[in-house]
Amino acid sequence: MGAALLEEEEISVRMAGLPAWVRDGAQIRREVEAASFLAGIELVDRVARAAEDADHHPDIDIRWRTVTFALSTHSAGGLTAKDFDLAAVIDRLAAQGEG
Ligand SMILES: C[C@H](O)[C@H](O)[C@H]1CNC2=NC(N)=NC(=O)C2=N1
Repeated sequence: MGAALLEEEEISVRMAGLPAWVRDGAQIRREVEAASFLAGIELVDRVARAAEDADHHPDIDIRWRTVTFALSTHSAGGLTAKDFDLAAVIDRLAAQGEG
């Protein structure tokens, strides 16, 4: 059984807990500016491993040292808890790469 689509109110509550993310219809999105191109690639590598563990995979756009992650549950046709859970993991990994 797949993850259930979240109600709008639940999405609002979860967005409030993820200030780096923006809502874009059926997906949520966050940009990370890494210290360098290679630091961005290393972040993508860590996120890829977390995504495999979760069996949930972000769309990833890499432009020099700006990496954009977008999350949506394609099988459900919108946002589910899986998206917000992985967003929190991405935030943690992005913060590890800072400073
Ligand atoms: C079978 C497997 O669980 C599905 O194909 C998963 C894999 N990763 C996925 N990732 C995302 N973002 N959405 C999905 O619906 C999805 N489905």
